Amino acid sequence: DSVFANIAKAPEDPILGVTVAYNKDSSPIKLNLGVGAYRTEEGKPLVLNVVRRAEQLLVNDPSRVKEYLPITGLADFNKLSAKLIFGADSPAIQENRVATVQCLSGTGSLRVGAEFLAKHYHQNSIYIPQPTWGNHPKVFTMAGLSPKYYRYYDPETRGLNFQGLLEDLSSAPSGAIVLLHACAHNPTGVDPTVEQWEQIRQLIRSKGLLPFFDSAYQGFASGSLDADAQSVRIFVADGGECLAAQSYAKNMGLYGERVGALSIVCRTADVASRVESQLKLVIRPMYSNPPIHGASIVATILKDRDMYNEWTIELKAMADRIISMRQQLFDALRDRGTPGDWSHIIKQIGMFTFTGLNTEQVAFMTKEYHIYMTSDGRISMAGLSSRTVPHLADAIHAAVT
Ligand SMILES: Cc1ncc(COP(=O)(O)O)c(CN[C@](O)(C(=O)O)[C@@H](O)C(=O)O)c1O
Repeated sequence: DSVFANIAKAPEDPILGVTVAYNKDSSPIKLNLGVGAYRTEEGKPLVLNVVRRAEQLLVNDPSRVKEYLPITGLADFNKLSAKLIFGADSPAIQENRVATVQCLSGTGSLRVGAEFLAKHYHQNSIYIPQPTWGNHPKVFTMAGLSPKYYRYYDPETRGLNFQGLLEDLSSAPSGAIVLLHACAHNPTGVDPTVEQWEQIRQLIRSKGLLPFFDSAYQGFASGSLDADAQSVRIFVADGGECLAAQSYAKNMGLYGERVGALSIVCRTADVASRVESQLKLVIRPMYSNPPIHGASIVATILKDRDMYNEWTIELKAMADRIISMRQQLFDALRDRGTPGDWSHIIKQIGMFTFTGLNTEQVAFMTKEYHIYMTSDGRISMAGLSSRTVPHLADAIHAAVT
């Protein structure tokens, strides 16, 4: 018999498993509001026009080869990615204090950063928000860090539990790592205000905590790439150190290309170059070097003024469509007289609405209305269209009455 005979059947992933269940459902009215993947008004995946243009340029470029990239990835891509998140005028970039490596999208950037910290940083506690993206604790645990939680979401107000956040970070051991969602917190859609970010920054710096930003939605929350990077930039502006994981899955629609970057902002250029040399020792035995195609698309777009501007227009259109889905769902529930206060639907930002529906109500909506969403009550607004909002509103109405 098999040497793997004693292996147990693993459960499906809480987020990606929703798509597995959705694909199995033959109902013509099924709706996938699980994974954070953008859909157009017609309910189709979107390849940005500027991405198609960049790919055409690449395909027609005779000088393009399929050679290995360096372990750190495509140099152009790394420089341009650092500029995108830290700002073209960032002093950290001018002073060569940023080590950036191309990684496998956001997940890969988080994992490489975590493995690096587990190996080289003196603390292995990483404080993550409660709740957070379901994959965060698994990525950090697998890398050898030990996740702890800090209070973040207040179910009563459906807003930020700012006092709880400050208390938990104040009582964290000095030097602990703190994971921060740069914008569009997943799953709650609740972000600190600019003033609250400044208070968080002061606390983190005064306690010598190490900030690790996860930026998976830059430009997707507000439609502005700069606005959505402000949280990161106030930390870099104070001259302190931080890590930042970037993903181009959502804001450039490059989901399956697995394009991302990890940047570590250091105190000096000398430290940054030593940090980069150690990052290479983490990456080489993991996947050796990253894929060339997606990073070439991003670099082509970011280095050309016209293509960059075209990208920002398409990005804003995606963000605006999601915002209009919020308003339409809110209006549809109001028109139905659905019991409860649903204003959080239009207050929250980014791809997701944390509805507050419980697991039983979610199960009911899946069974009776073929609505597929995560069991924590999160819905991806990007999966909605004007045509399907009434169906979701009917399901929510039925679930709460
Ligand atoms: C906060 C956060 N960080 C990192 C990632 C990783 O993204 P990638 O590796 O593809 O760049 C996601 C994606 N999370 C999802 O949008 C989601 O929560 O549905 C989905 O893509 C996922 O993989 O779960 C995320 O929400």
